[in-house]
Amino acid sequence: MTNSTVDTSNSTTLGSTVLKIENLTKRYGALTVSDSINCDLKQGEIHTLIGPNGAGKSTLVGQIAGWIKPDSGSITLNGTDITNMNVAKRSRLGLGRSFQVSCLAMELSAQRNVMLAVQARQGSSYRFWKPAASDQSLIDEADKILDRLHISEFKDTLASQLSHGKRRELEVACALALQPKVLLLDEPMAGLDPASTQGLINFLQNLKAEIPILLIEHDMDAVFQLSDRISVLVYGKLIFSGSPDQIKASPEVRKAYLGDD
Ligand SMILES: Nc1ncnc2c1ncn2[C@@H]1O[C@H](COP(=O)(O)OP(=O)(O)OP(=O)(O)O)[C@@H](O)[C@H]1O
Repeated sequence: MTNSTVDTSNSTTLGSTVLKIENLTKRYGALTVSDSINCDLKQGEIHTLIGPNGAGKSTLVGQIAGWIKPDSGSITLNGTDITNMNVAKRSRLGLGRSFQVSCLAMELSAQRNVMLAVQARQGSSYRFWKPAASDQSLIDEADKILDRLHISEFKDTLASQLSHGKRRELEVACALALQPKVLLLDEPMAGLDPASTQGLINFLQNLKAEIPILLIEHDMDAVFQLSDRISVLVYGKLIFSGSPDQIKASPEVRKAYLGDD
């Protein structure tokens, strides 16, 4: 398949479509960074975008998240056209994310960071007269999420004092605190040691039944372990989409990305 219309008919049986990207195009001057991209995310799956540096993965996810405006095409979340919505509105509709650039409050503890995210989700319904630090329901929910990610022991550690890897896990915890319907994860394994990587892989494998995940990841062992579908982006075009086995067997993908040896 040499154009950017992707055949997903061979993938494992998946649920309904939650996120749909149609003919998405983005140019920077003469450079087409997203070239009429069609892809989707279905309930229950992890769909991973791979591609060489500069292929346009982050730009595509930026358009889905809402901070990069596409030139044309559309993005639909659970049937709602979100193409022209701002980041906050998309987030309220259930688009959760964790990105390469940290959004953590570095001067606050891990627990307080997650509490802030829970509070943000609660929005105007939050009981604003009660100081957040003493709100037991916020503390309990934050602790539960930290526990799920196996980082409870770091709950009192300032984000600035966490290792890079633990910070990545905390970012995922903050994303989960928003109770998203879809999760966009940009290189969550970056900087993790092997044990933490395997821990996060196990966690995401369990999470996907609850929250489908669109993942960008360079760690190919993690990609092959985790993904139900993999789409390959090269020079802004989706050149192939399929199961891990189909990706491994594709001469086109091996030539363009995986290497032929
Ligand atoms: N604001 C911008 N203005 C001009 N060119 C840009 C801009 N943002 C990204 N690009 C270019 O778009 C292309 C795609 O970049 P992008 O960061 O999306 O790639 P990527 O696949 O995520 O790369 P990496 O794996 O290195 O993160 C690159 O050539 C990059 O230089």
